[in-house]
Order: sequence, then C-alpha cells, then structure tokens
Amino acid sequence: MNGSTGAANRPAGSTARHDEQVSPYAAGFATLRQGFRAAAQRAGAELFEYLHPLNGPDGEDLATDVALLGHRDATKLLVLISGTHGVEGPFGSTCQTAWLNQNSPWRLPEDTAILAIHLINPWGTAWSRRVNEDNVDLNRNFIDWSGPAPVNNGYAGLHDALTCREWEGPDRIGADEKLAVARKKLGHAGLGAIVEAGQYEFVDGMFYGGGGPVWSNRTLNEILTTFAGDARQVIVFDLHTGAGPYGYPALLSVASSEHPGLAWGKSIFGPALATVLTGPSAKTGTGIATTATGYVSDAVRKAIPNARVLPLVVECGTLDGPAVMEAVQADNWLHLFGKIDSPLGKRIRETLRAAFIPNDPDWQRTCLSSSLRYFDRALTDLQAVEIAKDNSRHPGQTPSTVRATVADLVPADDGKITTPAVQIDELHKSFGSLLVLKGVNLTAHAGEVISMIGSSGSGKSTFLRCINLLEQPDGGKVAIDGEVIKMKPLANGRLGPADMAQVERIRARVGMVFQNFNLWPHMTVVENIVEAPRHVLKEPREKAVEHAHALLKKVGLAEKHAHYPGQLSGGQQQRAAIARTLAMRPKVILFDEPTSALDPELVGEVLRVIRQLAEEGNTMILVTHEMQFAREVSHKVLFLHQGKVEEEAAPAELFGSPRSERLRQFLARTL
Ligand SMILES: Nc1ncnc2c1ncn2[C@@H]1O[C@H](COP(=O)(O)OP(=O)(O)OP(=O)(O)O)[C@@H](O)[C@H]1O
Repeated sequence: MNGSTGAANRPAGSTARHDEQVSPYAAGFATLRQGFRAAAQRAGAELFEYLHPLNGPDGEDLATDVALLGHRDATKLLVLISGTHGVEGPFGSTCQTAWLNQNSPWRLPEDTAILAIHLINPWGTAWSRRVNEDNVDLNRNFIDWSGPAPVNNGYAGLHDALTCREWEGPDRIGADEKLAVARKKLGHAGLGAIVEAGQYEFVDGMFYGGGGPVWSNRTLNEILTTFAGDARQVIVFDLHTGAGPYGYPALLSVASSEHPGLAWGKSIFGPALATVLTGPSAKTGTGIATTATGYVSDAVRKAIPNARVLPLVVECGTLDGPAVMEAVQADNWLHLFGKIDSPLGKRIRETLRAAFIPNDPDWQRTCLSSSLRYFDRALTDLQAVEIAKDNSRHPGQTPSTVRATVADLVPADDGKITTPAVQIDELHKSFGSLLVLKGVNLTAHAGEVISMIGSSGSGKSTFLRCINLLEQPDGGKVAIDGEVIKMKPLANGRLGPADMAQVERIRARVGMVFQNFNLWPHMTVVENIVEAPRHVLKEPREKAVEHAHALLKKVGLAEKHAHYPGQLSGGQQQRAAIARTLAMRPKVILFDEPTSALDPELVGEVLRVIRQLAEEGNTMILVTHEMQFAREVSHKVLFLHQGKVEEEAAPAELFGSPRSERLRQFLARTL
C-alpha cells in the first residue's frame, strides 16, 4: 500500500535473520515477520507491507504486514491484530501464523475475507517494549484528537514517584514508599485504575497516550479504510497478554457504551464473552483498565462506520497485577535513565518479556489453542450470518435466532453444522419428592469447555447423567448435535424416552468419564477400550485395537495395555477410562468429578490429559471441585445452586466478580 505510511510488496523472507530455530514466543521481529509472511503465502493471501520509518535493534527494516485472504470487497470480514503492545507481539504473531497454517490453503466463501494485521506496533515488538517509539501506549492513543485530551490528575500526583531517576538509593526508597502508601490506601486495583487509565501530559511517563495520532494509529486507520471499507459484518480480534488469571485466555469486548456488536458477540460466544464497559468509575474483574480511553476497539468501530462491528480482545493472563506493573515501570526507567545493554538493562528487559509471555510451554499451548478456537468460532458465525440472510426458510429471523434453533440444522458452506453440540432447555428431575433439578439450561458449542461448579447435592452429577439419559429427566429438552431426544409421557405421569434406538444412538455420541473409572476389572486395559467400539460401533477388531493403542499412547499409558485395572494406580485407571471414552469418538465428553476419587498426588496427571483434550478442541462438560482447573480450562462456568443455574459466565468474570452472595460464599469456602 502506498501513501503516507509507505509500502511496497516484497518477497517473503527477505528480512530473515539468524534466529530461525528459536521458539516463536521468544523470537525476534524478523523471524516473526518471516514466519507470518510465509504462512500467508501458503494460505493463498495477498501480502502488503507498511514500512516503519525506524529500524530494529539489529538494523532490520520494521514494518506492519497485512495478509488479505479472500476478496477485497467482501461484506463479511474477520480481522486479527497483533502487537498493539509491542512486547506482547510474539503471542499475537504466533496465533496469526498458526491459524493461517492450520487451515492452509484456505477456501473461503466469496463474500467472506480474513485480514491479518501483523505487528501494528513493529518498533515495540522489535525492541521488546510495551510502548511505541514515542513512549506511547497505543491502546491509549485512539482518542478523539479533535478535542482536548483527557486529564488524569491522579496520575500527575504520582508521576515523580513512578519515574524516579535513581534505580537504588534514597530517592528510590522515598519513591517506593510513596507508591506503597498509595497502594495501601487504594489497593492495587485502585492504584491501577489511576496509573493505567492513561495520561496525556507527561511524555516520559507511564501509560502515556501521546500528543496526536502516532504512526501505528495512522497505519491501522489506513489499513482498515483500505481493506474493510466495503465490509458490513466485521469481527475484530486484538491479541493481548498480561492481564487476568495466569494462562487463561479471556475473551473480552471493551466498549465505552452499548452497541449492536456486543449483542452479536453474546449470541456467538454466550457468557464466554465478558463485556468491559469503560468509564471514569467503571470496574471489572478481568484485569483490563476500565478507566482508560483510546482503545483499539474504539478505532475499529470509528474506521468502519457502516458495518456492524464486534471488537474483541483476547487477553491471556500472566503474572499478578503488581508484578506486571513493576516490570513495566522498570522498563520505563531503563529507557529513560538506564543502559539497555548493561547486565541490569538485560535483566529488566528479560523480566518485562517474561511478564507478558511466560517461558512456560503449558501457558503457551493453552493460550494459543484457545485463541485459535475463538477465531474458528467467529469465522463459523460470520458464515452462518450469510446463510441466514439468504435462507428463505427463516424470513424475519436474525442470524442468532437461527443459530439458536436446536433441531434446525443449518450447514455452513464448508459443511460444518452451526447448531450447538449440546443444548439443554428447562431440565427438571426429581427423586421421589426430592426436586433436584428445577429448570436447568445449558448450551455448549462445538469445541467449548463448560465447567459446572456448586455445593455437594446441588444436582451437578444428576444433570450430567440426564444428558445421556443415565437418569430420565421429568421435563425439559435435551438435544445433542441438533438432534432432540424424543420423550413421551409414561403411565406414572413422568417423561420417558420415546425411542430407545434413538437413545442408544445418541448415547454412543456422548462419552462419560465417571468418578470411579468404571473399568471392567476382569479385562485388560486394551480389552476395556475396544469393548464398546467393537460391539456398539461394529468396528473390526484390528482397527479397534490399533485405535486403542494410539489412545493409550495419548494418555501416557502405552506400556500398560496388557495390565488389569487392579494393577494400576487410580490416576492410571482414570486415564485408561478416558482412553476408553475417546475410543467411541464422542461428539461431547461429560466428566463427572474425574479426580475426586484420587489421591492428591495423582490428580495432576489426569488434569493434564483433560487439559490436552480441551486444547485439541473437544466439546466437554466438566463437573469438578478443582476450581483453579475450571478457571484455567473452561470457556464458561456454571454455578449450580439447589437445582438451578445461579450464575453463568466466563471464568474471569465468574471467579473475579461473582454477582450473587451465594457464589461469593461458595468461592470463599472452596478457593
Ligand atoms: N438415584 C438417586 N436416588 C435418590 N436421590 C438421589 C439419587 N441421585 C442423587 N440423588 C440426590 O439428588 C441430590 C443431588 O445429587 P447430585 O449427586 O446430583 O449432587 P452433586 O451436586 O453432584 O453433589 P456432589 O458434588 O456431592 O457429587 C442429592 O440430594 C442426592 O442425594
């Protein structure tokens, strides 16, 4: 793209450096760039570059690259932005490159396009800084520059302490004391609300929003105007790290007021999407600065005024808030007063990188795989909007109501079904006079992980058992993969299955992992696994055995195939039981407190397997007492209380800002 920001196409790889072997999370700018451009070319995208006026630390050219998959005049557009905060860039870049590779070569419907904007703050990524070349926090720079910039009086009182010249010594002790007093008075959240709100007065200060639109701001606007001008339905992901619970990729939409995109987001992601409304006194449990102005989200909506825009932020938690703030403050000191290449300088830079991208394969894997699933889901919904619009069977219905019609399967262009994998409406169940479930609803989309938490006796296990009709519900609707289980009134006035053949067929698609493993004690592990595929799915023995060995390898039990359950530890038995469930290639897996019968030291090995299944995109409903695990692995969490869903939200929201007193008390007892 030509223009004030400068651009010219250039062959992929021309900026490659010597660090090809480095993990992408630790890679330098040139390697990230090379990987992205190569993936974009393989995917069949058109590539454009927007050259930055400065160079990187090795003298390399800096640029924001743009990959466009599909037609430029597409009306449906999915946008991925990485590196708004430079030091977080390797995460967003890795997501973009992995997603392009995952579905390569891409085949998109004619009016759907993907726009991947790679490292919008290239200077920040190259120099491992959160800010840009002007010390500007890009996510505070998208304000309306035609009027005066917001004033942050609270920050002004702390500026001297936050930017103390000394690294150590009496001035530094005094500055730290001043900040400690403020933190004690306001709490870390209160202090953060002031410091992270952004300020437009001190060019050398923290969270500086700038004095006008910076290069990255102008470039993003130019890209959006050029490539998104014709779009009418736009979903934008801005990829971040550094706030919220460790290793949990929260999905947020940040907005200063309600807009139609938010309702659209809720219809796609349900409670997995947390809406963060910003304002001078707004609060959230997500770790995002609600008091700030000038977010990228504001920019994308303004740049494409004729479209319905859903601006999303993927925010992967790392360290706790004070540790991240300390790392950012130290980095600000280094660039104001320190020596970048000194041992102290190197330590500060390493600390900053680790505060935003932990050197932890579990964190990296979880954040990447969950983010890719968010992209998949968003793209599927874009396609569903298109189908719904053209589908004369649904006149007058909005796309989201079409999606919510359980028994009405709507195949997308790529053949994917857009109905939920599991939908439960108003489920009721009594045992004698004991009313256990009083109208429970749940929707699980393909690839979603939902955890159910609640006190003992609240009905969690009963609910799971009703899903695959191990218990007969008294009322309500259960649909698996769009197929509603047919029920009929029985002589005793209750409901029962109308068609047992249908129940058997649906049960074969719903795997269940029990608390007590339920392995056959007289069969070896491998015989346990092949039993159901052989007799229910009629798989040939050889094929079933081969699959069983592959599954045993997956759960780390390759060596134990000939053992009997009694010769295995509890953790090993549960992993074998998971392999047995997977052998049926289930559409959805139900876990009923899979670790509660285990000794504490065996819990981890089972949770690792479940986490891996979540990362692979399996649809799972998990009843658990492992709160931290539920928080890390789930897209949404349901709190069941006395047979009703009391609260349902994304984990960051449910655990961070419980709304009901009952949930607060429950969490206080269990966390
Ligand atoms: N087959 C049954 N017959 C009679 N009552 C039952 C039966 N199964 C469960 N219940 C009762 O239903 C209520 C809910 O039990 P359920 O096992 O679903 O709770 P839960 O939330 O899973 O509890 P926990 O966390 O202790 O496993 C309890 O009061 C239990 O005693």
